[in-house]
Amino acid sequence: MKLRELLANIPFYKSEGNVEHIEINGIETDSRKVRSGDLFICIPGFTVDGHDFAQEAVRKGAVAVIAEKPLSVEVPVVIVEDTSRVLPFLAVQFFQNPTKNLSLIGVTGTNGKTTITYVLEKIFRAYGQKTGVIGTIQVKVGEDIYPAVNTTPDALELQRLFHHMNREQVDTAIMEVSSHALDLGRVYGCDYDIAIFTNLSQDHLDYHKDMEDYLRAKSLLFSQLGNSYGEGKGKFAILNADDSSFLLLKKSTAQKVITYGCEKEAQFKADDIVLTAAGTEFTLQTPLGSTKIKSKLIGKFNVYNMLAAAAAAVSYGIPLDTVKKALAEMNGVNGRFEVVTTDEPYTVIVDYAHTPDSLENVLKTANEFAKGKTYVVVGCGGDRDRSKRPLMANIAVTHASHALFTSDNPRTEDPMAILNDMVEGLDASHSFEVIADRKEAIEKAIAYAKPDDIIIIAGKGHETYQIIGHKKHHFDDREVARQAIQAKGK
Ligand SMILES: CC(=O)N[C@H]1[C@@H](OP(=O)(O)OP(=O)(O)OC[C@H]2O[C@@H](n3ccc(=O)[nH]c3=O)[C@H](O)[C@@H]2O)O[C@H](CO)[C@@H](O)[C@@H]1O[C@H](C)C(=O)N[C@@H](C)C(=O)N[C@H](CCC(=O)O)C(=O)O
Ligand SMILES: Nc1ncnc2c1ncn2[C@@H]1O[C@H](COP(=O)(O)OP(=O)(O)OP(=O)(O)O)[C@@H](O)[C@H]1O
Ligand SMILES: N[C@H](CCC[C@H](N)C(=O)O)C(=O)O
Ligand SMILES: [Mg+2]
Repeated sequence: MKLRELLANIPFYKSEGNVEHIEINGIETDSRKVRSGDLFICIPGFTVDGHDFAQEAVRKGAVAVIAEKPLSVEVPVVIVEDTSRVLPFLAVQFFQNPTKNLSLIGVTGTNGKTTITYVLEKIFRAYGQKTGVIGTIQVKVGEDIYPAVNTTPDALELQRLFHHMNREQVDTAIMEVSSHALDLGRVYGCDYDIAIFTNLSQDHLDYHKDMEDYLRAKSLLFSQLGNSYGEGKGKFAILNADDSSFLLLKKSTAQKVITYGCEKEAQFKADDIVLTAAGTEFTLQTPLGSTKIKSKLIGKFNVYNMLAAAAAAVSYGIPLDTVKKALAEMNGVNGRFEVVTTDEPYTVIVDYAHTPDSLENVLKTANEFAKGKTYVVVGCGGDRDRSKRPLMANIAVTHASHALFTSDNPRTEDPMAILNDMVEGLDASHSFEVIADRKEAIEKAIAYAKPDDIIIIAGKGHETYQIIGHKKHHFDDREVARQAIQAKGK
């Protein structure tokens, strides 16, 4: 593609050097990945400044550079005010506006995004479609799996992925949209057909100034949901009527609002909910009639996740019967309320709860079925929201018989400093202990287990690593738990 065609979308740029006849083979923002013929875009990051890598990019074959200031490199430099804002325009144009050829579903909210994307994958596949899924655990294009660095990739990676999905003839792409992504403009240029909101509770206050700022970021998905009416596919905002953010989000979109919930009035509602240790049953009320849902997903929070997915699928035009069948066949999601024990007299569950709200939900769910004691092994991530640490510890001691506080990706922080933040509000009246070594904490919890007890190992779910400093070390809660279960014997 000619660089000049790419630049046609960019207002008031200046160029140093002649860009008229430059042919671009690809776009790159990371000098380490540059190939001959690429256009290199310098992004000032949180850690380093991409401008400092322009020379390296040119050495590797970049034929032009987009920057925010003049640079002494041997290829033309196009100067724009804000390279991060220009990046999505260039990526969308270079990859030929790939989301126009896809049905695109975005899921945002504090908890439940990953779960809903996998429930939707199941339903859309049952409807006969080829799907793509982008999120925390991995990226999936049909049956092909790719690793994920972020829950929502940056604009360039994202458009590249959608382009790949176009080539693979994917019908519907289902993606998690994190608040970071919305705030940083990673999803500018994505033409969403359906936007889903799960819920809002505290997380990421290391990044967002306060809860209002966090919600404002989340609301961008709904204001981005197209402004034109009528042509082709309908556009829908699927909102949780029971969540306190409902009214603000409703005002954020010009599109049709579809509601779901269990308490307040909603178009997709769950009645007669029966929660058991084996799954969930409820009557799904919809504007098209009602049906009985049976699912292996456990806990009331998963009723919300299924309602959100069902509301999206039915609004899209998928028959209720297909939704019902897919929900019945859906197994759990990797690392979400995943039962590790087989026929032991006690139960060990690995779950990804890493926010106060999700931890409370998971412990309350366990307590509903526990005939014995409930133990929780939990930590808080380093270099992340510090204010959630005492809240999570307090929830742990309130809802579990005994808590074992441990490490969860300490990153560049001292594990003991994180643990001290967690337990600062607790005293001897609370039943807890601090064991910084996660393996030791899991082993100890399993050693405690008596028949009918439940052990929740929270925070890491599908993760197969422990991040210490900047390094990832192999660590899998399920592996460690299985070994401890085996060592304990029957
Ligand atoms: C705070 C944040 O969002 N950081 C993201 C950001 O990294 P950064 O700003 O530090 O980048 P940087 O290292 O300073 O690099 C700046 C530029 O220089 C370039 N560079 C750098 C080095 C080099 O040798 N050559 C080079 O060209 C880089 O490619 C980049 O273009 O850009 C990177 C590339 O897109 C992201 O991977 C990275 O996410 C990091 C890993 C991260 O931890 N992000 C978290 C906070 C996050 O985004 N989380 C959300 C939500 C998770 C949830 O659901 O709970 C998510 O969507 O994942
Ligand atoms: N609807 C929900 N409401 C509250 N908690 C939930 C809900 N769904 C799942 N959870 C809890 O939150 C944890 C994370 O769920 P999930 O991975 O689906 O959320 P997520 O929004 O993708 O999280 P992340 O922000 O890390 O990407 C689960 O392991 C469970 O404990
Ligand atoms: N995407 C989230 C996941 C947190 C998972 C937990 N294990 C942690 O490291 O805090 C984050 O990076 O904040
Ligand atoms: Mg997720």
